[in-house]
Amino acid sequence: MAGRFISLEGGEGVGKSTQLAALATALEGRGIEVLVTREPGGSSGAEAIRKLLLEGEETRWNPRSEALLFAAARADHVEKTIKPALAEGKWVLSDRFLDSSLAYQGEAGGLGIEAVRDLHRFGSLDFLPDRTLVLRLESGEGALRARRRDGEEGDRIGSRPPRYHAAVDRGFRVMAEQEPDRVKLIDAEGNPETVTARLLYALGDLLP
Ligand SMILES: Nc1ncnc2c1ncn2[C@@H]1O[C@H](COP(=O)(O)OP(=O)(O)OP(=O)(O)O)[C@@H](O)[C@H]1O
Ligand SMILES: Cc1cn([C@H]2C[C@H](O)[C@@H](COP(=O)(O)O)O2)c(=O)[nH]c1=O
Repeated sequence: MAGRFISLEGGEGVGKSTQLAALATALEGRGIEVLVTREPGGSSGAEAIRKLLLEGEETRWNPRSEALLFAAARADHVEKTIKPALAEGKWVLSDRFLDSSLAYQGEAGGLGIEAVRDLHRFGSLDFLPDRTLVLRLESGEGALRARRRDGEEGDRIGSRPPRYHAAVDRGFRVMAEQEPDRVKLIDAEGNPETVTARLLYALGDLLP
């Protein structure tokens, strides 16, 4: 059976980790071998870069160095983790991938979506998911869920102001408009089981 690469995307606290676990269970129930991974991270080099990116002061990196670090982490993740698993016929489910960089660093960070896509063309030869599912909640709802989970302890990027996160959401919507076959917006309101059913529906044409 051919492997598939699926990324789960969205702003802070929209339920990506919860849904990744539920989706993995649902796919395994259909006899599919699944590898769950995340970004930034997913390989030992990329996990080291994750700490550099998410810990420390806001001023630790400027927007360009931040985008380069994400692209470098992704290149390692693709080569060491994602491609080998796909070659073994597994479905790879990633908690965030390229579209996070396009939305956060490209749209919200002001670098532009094309500039960030160019880094991906260089770093990962423009390797793309078979499907990208973007979980969406009404403005502020994800942040509320994240705050209930973490208190005030956001990471370097999560704790940016609401206008930054509104621009992130706009970036994801732009991606869905630009690549409607790959990128699907999914309503993340409702109980977790309902959201999982929406995700499975959006993968319907890829399922064996
Ligand atoms: N459908 C849901 N309804 C209500 N609460 C939910 C739902 N799904 C997840 N949650 C809760 O919301 C919080 C955030 O969920 P989760 O950690 O899955 O989001 P996330 O998108 O992975 O967050 P982050 O972007 O911070 O990594 C958790 O406390 C989780 O239990
Ligand atoms: C992949 C990727 C991530 N980010 C940001 C988004 C979040 O604020 C953090 C990751 O934290 P999570 O709890 O694991 O979701 O990093 C980004 O800005 N750009 C990216 O490419």
